[in-house]
Amino acid sequence: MSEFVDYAGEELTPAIALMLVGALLEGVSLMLLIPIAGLLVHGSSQGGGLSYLVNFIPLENRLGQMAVLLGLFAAMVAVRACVLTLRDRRLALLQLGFIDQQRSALLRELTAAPWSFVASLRHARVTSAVGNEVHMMAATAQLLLQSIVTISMLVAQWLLVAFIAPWLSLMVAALGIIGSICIVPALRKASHRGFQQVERQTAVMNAAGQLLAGLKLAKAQNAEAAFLDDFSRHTDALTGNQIESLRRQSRLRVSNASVAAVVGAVMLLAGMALKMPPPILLTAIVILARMSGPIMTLQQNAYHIAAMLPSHASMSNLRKSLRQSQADDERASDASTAICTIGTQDVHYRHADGGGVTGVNLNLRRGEVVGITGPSGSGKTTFIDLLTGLLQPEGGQVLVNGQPVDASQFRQFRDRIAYIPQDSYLLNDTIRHNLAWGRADVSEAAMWRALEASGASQFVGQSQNGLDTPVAERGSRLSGGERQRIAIARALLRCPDVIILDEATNAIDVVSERLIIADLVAMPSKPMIVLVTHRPETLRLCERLITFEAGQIAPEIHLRKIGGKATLAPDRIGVPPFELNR
Ligand SMILES: Nc1ncnc2c1ncn2[C@@H]1O[C@H](COP(=O)(O)OP(=O)(O)OP(=O)(O)O)[C@@H](O)[C@H]1O
Repeated sequence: MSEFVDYAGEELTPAIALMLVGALLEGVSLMLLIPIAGLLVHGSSQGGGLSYLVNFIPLENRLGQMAVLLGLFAAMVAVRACVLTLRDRRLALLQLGFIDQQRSALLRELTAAPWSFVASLRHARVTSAVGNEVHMMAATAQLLLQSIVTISMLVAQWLLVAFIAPWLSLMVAALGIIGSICIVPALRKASHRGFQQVERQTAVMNAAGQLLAGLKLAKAQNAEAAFLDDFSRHTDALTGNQIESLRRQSRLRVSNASVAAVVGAVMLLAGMALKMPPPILLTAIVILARMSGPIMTLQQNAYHIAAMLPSHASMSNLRKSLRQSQADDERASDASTAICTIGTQDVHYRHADGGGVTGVNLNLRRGEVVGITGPSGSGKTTFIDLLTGLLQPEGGQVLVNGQPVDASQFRQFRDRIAYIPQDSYLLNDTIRHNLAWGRADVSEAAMWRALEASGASQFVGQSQNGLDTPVAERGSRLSGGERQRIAIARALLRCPDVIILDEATNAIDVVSERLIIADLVAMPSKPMIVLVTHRPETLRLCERLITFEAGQIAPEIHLRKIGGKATLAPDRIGVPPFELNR
């Protein structure tokens, strides 16, 4: 609620004013019932409240007076309806804005968090927060506001009853307190189910994500049933929880309705026993009857809030941990600084399960073509993540231009590094949009030059819509090699000082790959090119070969150069050398 109030700021004042005006109009229209009931029962206005209003009506006959009072009552109801509509519209706008703000804040914090933290998050945890929890949070805030409105209405109505029938109002207050105490165990159970709901929703999201990611493979292996079983298990658990919650709510509604009927009867009898004048008793009963609806709404709201607060807790915890993890990155500068050398000094990093790199000492220079190889799991990607500042070393340091850099200083070099991973990420958009990702200043001529260098110009040129060809979700309309070429072209458009290809050409045939790398080497800016690969043909294109073994660097191989062009010693790679020219 406090987050909602912070968000709404001054916007909340008119909404609260409308709530109060609504409550006031409710009270006034109910007070009008006393002279109406007086005219109906006695033929004259008796019994206090607004009865004196009848004296101002310049009509003698009872029917005329009744018509004026009823007209006044109807006008009051209509004005109140307009006020309530305005109030609800304002509250709805605030709620939508709040959802938007919370979602944007979460995504901002997510993008600002260090990679090591983001990599440890379950994707379903984030999608559940963005998709479900943020809505639950906003709904909770709205229910709380609604409850405040309802309570203000109830207080207005109770004051009216207190004004016209003090004993009845005391009985109502006592019953209200008893009812609130009785509902506490139900709220505890609702909260418990709310926590289960958050876990089960996340599990369903996770299962849906896995199903989509693995459906092609599952179809190819007739394994769809296993996926469906897993998915159904999670959805059954979620649905079971929701059904149980609905069952409990309907039980609560039945008991509420029964209690309300008994309370109404007791009030009527008590009023008669207290010898209250019929117009007063009638009006008090009408007011009490009108109070029963909001009281039930209040109980239902309390139940829903108890069930939804765990979503809020889950979202808040996620945001809190994201904020804590980004403390260092926040101090980052946005200035871009050229990279001449990048290296590591006795760098050490261990992942949670023990894998990683130890004692890595390297210095890579701009203009070099460096090959990084080694068995699977030997630490190549971990090393690259350290080199690009995505991971922070637990020991030793990363040096850029000979100076140690920490997380807060790394950002200034990010624009100068192009990292292309094995699974080239493409947006579900056109080739043009993918090439210009995050930049507004890329010309069409530059795009074609980059496509030419990555060997993609031919297939893009032949597509019916050229640069405006959509690539579909994660580039699924393109082949693996085409996706990689687009990703390389996008990286080249950033004119980087360092280009890192982490198995990023493994879907491209060897001859084309050689041509692409030759183009990278021939770039006038002479970037540092780091090729992480298992392919001997690719390693032959490098000047230096760094081999990782169990997280450490094996003795480095420096390769000879032939006529200024890089080649590899054939005996170390197992394939004859060739020159890096086209
Ligand atoms: N996010 C992570 N959480 C936990 N352990 C990890 C994580 N990433 C990597 N590891 C572990 O660290 C070790 C090194 O992994 P890394 O990805 O650096 O190897 P690699 O040489 O790049 O392997 P490959 O050639 O198969 O890509 C492995 O044992 C791996 O299981």
